[in-house]
Amino acid sequence: MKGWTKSWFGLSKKATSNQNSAVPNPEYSRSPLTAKTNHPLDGNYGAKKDVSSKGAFKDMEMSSAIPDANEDILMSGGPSTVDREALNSPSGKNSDILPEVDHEPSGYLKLKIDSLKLEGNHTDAAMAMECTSFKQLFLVIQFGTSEYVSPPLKWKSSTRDTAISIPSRDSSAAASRASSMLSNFTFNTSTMSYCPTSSTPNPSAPSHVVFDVAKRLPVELNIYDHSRGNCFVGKTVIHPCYDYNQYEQYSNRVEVSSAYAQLVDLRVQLSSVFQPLNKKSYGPEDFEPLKLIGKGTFGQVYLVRKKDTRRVYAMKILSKKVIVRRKEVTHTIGERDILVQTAAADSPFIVALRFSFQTPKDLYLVTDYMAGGELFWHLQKSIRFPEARAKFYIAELLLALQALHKRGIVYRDLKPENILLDVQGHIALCDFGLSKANLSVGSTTRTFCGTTDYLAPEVILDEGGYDMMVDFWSLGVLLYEMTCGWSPFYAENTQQLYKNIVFGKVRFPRGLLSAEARDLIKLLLNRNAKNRLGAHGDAEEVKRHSFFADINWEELSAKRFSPPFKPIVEGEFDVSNFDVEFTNKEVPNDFVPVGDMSTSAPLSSTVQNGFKGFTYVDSSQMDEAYNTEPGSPTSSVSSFHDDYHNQDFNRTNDDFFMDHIDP
Ligand SMILES: Nc1ncnc2c1ncn2[C@@H]1O[C@H](COP(=O)(O)OP(=O)(O)OP(=O)(O)O)[C@@H](O)[C@H]1O
Repeated sequence: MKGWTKSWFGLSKKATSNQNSAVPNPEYSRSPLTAKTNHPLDGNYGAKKDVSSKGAFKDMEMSSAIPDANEDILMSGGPSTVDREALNSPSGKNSDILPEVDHEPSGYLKLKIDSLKLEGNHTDAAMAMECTSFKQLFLVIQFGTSEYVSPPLKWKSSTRDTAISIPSRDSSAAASRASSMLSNFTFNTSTMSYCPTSSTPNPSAPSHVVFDVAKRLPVELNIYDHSRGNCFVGKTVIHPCYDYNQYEQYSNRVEVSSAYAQLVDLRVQLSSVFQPLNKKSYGPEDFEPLKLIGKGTFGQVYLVRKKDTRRVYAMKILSKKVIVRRKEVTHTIGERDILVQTAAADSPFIVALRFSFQTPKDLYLVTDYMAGGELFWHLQKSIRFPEARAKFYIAELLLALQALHKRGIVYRDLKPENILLDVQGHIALCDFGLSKANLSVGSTTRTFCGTTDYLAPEVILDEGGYDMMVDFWSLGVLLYEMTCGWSPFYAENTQQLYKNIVFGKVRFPRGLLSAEARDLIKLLLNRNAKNRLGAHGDAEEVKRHSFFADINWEELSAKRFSPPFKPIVEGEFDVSNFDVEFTNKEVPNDFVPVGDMSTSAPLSSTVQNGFKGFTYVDSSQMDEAYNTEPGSPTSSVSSFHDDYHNQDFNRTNDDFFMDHIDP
């Protein structure tokens, strides 16, 4: 059908420039598989008034020094070996998050994997063959949303430290020899060989992992087989002992996946110790830049390594000058505040803020690094996802939105660029720059913001304000985009896009979507927000839709659903899922040391004061003020409003959907 042959055009990210201009750029740049510059439209543009922040800036505090991360984990006091199989079983009663003590780092957890041991009687030749491929096993150790990807583990015999070489499959005699050899083999991580690749800027990886601990969480160990396309082998969960300086050893049976069930009987042996922190505050000099991974409106995002624990993080650096010039002080402080609140929301599907601090020039937000990259990146490559894969992402997103809405936060900028994947393929929402906190149920807001393709009609129309339902509208757009490969409202220019959103027809390609998926999209893309799915019960109502009939929400929220796709991530410094446009750029050896805020500031002390509240700010006053400013994006859609009000609007929601078009 005419106009729908450019199926992936909907995924081209448009340069809807907000470069200090109130008027969205009418011309999209259309380079579908390359560009990614769909800047959000933000109601702040053109605003004359800035709202100064409340409250005082407070660095995340640490409370003691961390010994060198390479220091041996073994502590005096003697180990107590505990078989915590029952306690630590992923399906066991005790597998949920332990009572939280504090939201700020209170210590660090050192973990040392002593061995991955193959047990049982390996008399079967096929089993022996399988086991040899385990030369390429690696671990993904997950602490909250912080992940450590180990280098491949090295086989080690209990008697000889040697890699095993097994002859071809059809040699049964050799296979049985191998079988007997394997009966007592372990992977010994203390001798694991670390192979630096081009994506590993610094090859000196520690032989154990240290996590910065704010909440006393369980640790999940996932085992993958690199030789079989990073196939999931199994996992186990440990609940580390959080008594200071208490050394513990664990011996856990790995819950293996069905593909490996008859072949292996794996046990992981590890030790842990939790130690207090002395350090009071952090600054950029505590982090080593490794790679540039992204650029946003106000600055860059780097992959960094924290010097003391050697943990990798994503560090977003926001230039104060640019923020002030673009009158975004309040929003920026709001982003930090929302990240703090979401950290407390305990959603595994929201990127976790670890540290925030500022220098005279910049603001810094340090979050867990999501090595799988943006969902946008993967969608571009696949053009569209199979429905089951789209369902998985939409279901996890729904849980993320539920956690936000419960805390009175409307996200407002749901789009594939803001959805990141972790190493295992679970989603994590990032970028809370446009989110709004403290929106109670039933109340509305009026700021004109979001990203054009995903704007709900009530945001464009600006009639009675809008509420959390805008997020469900965007979710509907996203589901359509993931399953069909283009945007439901795709248009050549902004004015036409707005028209399509407010009264255009949504066309479903023939035979691509199930009846349930179509129905869910229709219900989410209901122009009347009061009748939109979610209006009566928020995410719970959406979760009950038949599209999600096969989702066990409890399992999903505990991340026990195996993701349908695992991004390729080789080692903890891997940035191959990010655009080479960024990752190929030179990075500084170090971030500049922090200067004295009062003397070396390039901005006046009054302006600096505005950043004192790099903490919570109630931005409700801002919405009203900015909406009425001349030249704001709200006024930029006035010509569209004129058009819109001349249209026949006495149609039902069903009139907006057409079931059959050719893909
Ligand atoms: N925790 C993270 N892990 C991995 N990548 C990240 C992380 N945070 C940000 N990024 C990368 O950096 C990009 C820009 O980050 P972010 O969207 O937060 O910046 P922004 O300045 O708000 O961007 P924009 O102006 O487009 O809204 C992301 O799209 C993502 O590719």
